Amino acid sequence: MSSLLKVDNLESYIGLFTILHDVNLEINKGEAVALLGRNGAGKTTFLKTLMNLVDTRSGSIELNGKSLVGVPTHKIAKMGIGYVPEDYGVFDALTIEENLKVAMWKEDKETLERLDYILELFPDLKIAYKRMAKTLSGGQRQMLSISRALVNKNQILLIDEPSKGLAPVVIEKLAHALKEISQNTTVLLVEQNFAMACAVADKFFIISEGKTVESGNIKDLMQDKELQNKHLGVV
Ligand SMILES: Nc1ncnc2c1ncn2[C@@H]1O[C@H](COP(=O)(O)OP(=O)(O)OP(=O)(O)O)[C@@H](O)[C@H]1O
Repeated sequence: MSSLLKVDNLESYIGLFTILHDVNLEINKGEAVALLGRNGAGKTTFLKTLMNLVDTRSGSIELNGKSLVGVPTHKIAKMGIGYVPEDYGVFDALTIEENLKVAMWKEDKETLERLDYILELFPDLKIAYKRMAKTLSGGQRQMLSISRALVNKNQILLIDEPSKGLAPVVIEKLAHALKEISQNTTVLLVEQNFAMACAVADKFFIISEGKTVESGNIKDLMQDKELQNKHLGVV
């Protein structure tokens, strides 16, 4: 497997506050990776730093060997990073169809095939295709948000806490869809819901106080109650 995203000694800041102190992580093409850690550990800030929505002070971020540091956010997106923010990032006043069309870089055969795939993956969206996004449930909005990133030919999807605020039955559905997505696309998933992370990811990294402190195979973490208690508070 070849390295797709490589982050070394990353430090980033918001205003006067240094949020990330030392983040190191490597993701290979085709992997499904969970980024875990307690509330306020720096997971969202890390995704935002990758997208240059938060400023990097030092360290390196490379996608396929090309530096992302200082690159404008829209160019990072075009380099193949699909970002699904925590607050959905959908347009309430547009229908599902319009939300997807607005997100498309182009409307070629490949994109339209991806759109068909999305509507198979999320039948809820197919049924409600002409409905305004504001009328959708939390789960449907999350599906739409993921679909907006999925409709383009991205190299990696960054998904920030997709399970947040959703009912267990919806989370299960979403986990299933994300597992399916991860068969074709490299995924970096930020999650507080450990069961969801385990259902989707093969590998994990843990962030604590702005530093990556642990990494490995998620199957090993599932067995390691001590590590779970130390960094995740999972009982
Ligand atoms: N705009 C901001 N100004 C100052 N500090 C901030 C800002 N945004 C985030 N932080 C701080 O950065 C730290 C990391 O926050 P972040 O949201 O990245 O954590 P997280 O691991 O994603 O947690 P959560 O799951 O609760 O969102 C926290 O201490 C938070 O208070």
